[in-house]
Amino acid sequence: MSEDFRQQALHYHAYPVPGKIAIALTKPADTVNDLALAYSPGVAEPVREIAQNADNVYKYTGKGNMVAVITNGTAILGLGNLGPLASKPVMEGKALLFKRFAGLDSIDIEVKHRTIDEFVDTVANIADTFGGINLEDIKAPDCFEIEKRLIERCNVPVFHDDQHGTAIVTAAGMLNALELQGKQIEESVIVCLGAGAAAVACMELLIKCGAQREKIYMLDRKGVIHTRRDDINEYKQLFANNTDKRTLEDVIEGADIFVGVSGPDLLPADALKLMADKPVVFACSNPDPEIKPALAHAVRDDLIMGTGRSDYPNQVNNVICFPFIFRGALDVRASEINDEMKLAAVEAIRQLAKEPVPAEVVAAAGATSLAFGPEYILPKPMDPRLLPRVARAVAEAAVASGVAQIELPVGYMQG
Ligand SMILES: NC(=O)C1=CN([C@@H]2O[C@H](COP(=O)(O)OP(=O)(O)OC[C@H]3O[C@@H](n4cnc5c(N)ncnc54)[C@H](OP(=O)(O)O)[C@@H]3O)[C@@H](O)[C@H]2O)C=CC1
Ligand SMILES: CC(=O)C(=O)O
Ligand SMILES: [Mg+2]
Repeated sequence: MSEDFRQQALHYHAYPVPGKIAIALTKPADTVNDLALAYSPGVAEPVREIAQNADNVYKYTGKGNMVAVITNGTAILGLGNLGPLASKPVMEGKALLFKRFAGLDSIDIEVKHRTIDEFVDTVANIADTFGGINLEDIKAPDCFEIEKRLIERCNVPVFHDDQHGTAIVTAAGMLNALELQGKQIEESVIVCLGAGAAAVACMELLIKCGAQREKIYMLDRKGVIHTRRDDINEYKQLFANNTDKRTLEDVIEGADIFVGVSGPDLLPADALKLMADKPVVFACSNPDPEIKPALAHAVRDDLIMGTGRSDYPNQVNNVICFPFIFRGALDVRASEINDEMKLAAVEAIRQLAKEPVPAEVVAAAGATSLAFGPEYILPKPMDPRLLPRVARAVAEAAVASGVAQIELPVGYMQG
């Protein structure tokens, strides 16, 4: 990152007011009458209504349009465990994206805690305030237990974005990239560098899309995860490969796919050279990918490359999912975000990339043209069609799979 860009980023966050989000009022509050309605005595009426019937909270408060972005700051992007306070700009960023792309109000909550129990209790005890809970940047393996326990305890959908948002976008982009490369996911050999939240969820969803578990090689800091290792947790165990291969170089030779969800500059150019013809390389670590696109393209001219960043083609980033999946889930009051809803999101995102791109999206992307191909495998986050397409597909899947608590509103997200 250049010094000039660093200063621009700091200035953006500091001025004209510190931070990226604020609270806005939705009702007039100017006159005595307004205040009598908004506060005492008028506020007592919706209180009584909600006390009589909890569903009325959706009628009289902002709960149904509000998502909490909750973290403990243990895996902030690829920057590591820098604690809850340092994670606040990222969490405000997620809130900004919820509002900008899906009209959802969102507040960031950074939790200091000693034990997993303490974190789970904290979140479970405040969950009813919100329409949904977006967990963010919580390191593995804690994130898996935290999410599971919160899903059990909360009455609103709980979704760990780094797991499922990333997996949905990765799967959509991967299926499109493989189609362009003329490959089948069922036959593809996959190398996944990283064995944490994003890695485990991405690989599980790719398997649901047809990938073969035995063709996946997952690596952590100690190398390939294989069946003779006795130092791997139960989540890595699911990807223990019965192989004699031990290093990245061993497994990447002849591989069709590389998914990086680990850290910066961890894929050497010489390793990339070993991949099969027409590989797909998603270097998703933020802010710095596992290999820089310029280096990757210099080494091979037959690859399709994606990164997590906004400033390169093919942004493989959960921003293309989480605002829209929550919109659909909240609009039918889904009790959970299940596999049917996730797969519906994959398909809706994937298909949108194949349609002509509106001129205003091309302009906002700073491109001269965008059309389905090696440099455009996923829709741009600012594509206004993402909201109706993904939210509708997700809401319909929630209704069809029996987790919606209200029907799809008439004429919902047509267009
Ligand atoms: N583009 C996107 O949308 C997203 C990108 N990401 C990126 O993915 C990365 C991981 O995030 P997340 O899964 O949430 O974090 P976790 O902390 O849950 O997992 C990090 C994983 O990376 C592995 N890792 C770290 N350094 C190395 C290394 N030198 N060699 C091999 N493996 C390594 C860790 O290995 P070990 O288990 O041995 O500690 C661990 O398995 C981050 O860079 C993040 O920015 C995450 C979510 C979304
Ligand atoms: C994009 C994102 O959520 C991450 O890198 O952690
Ligand atoms: Mg994240």
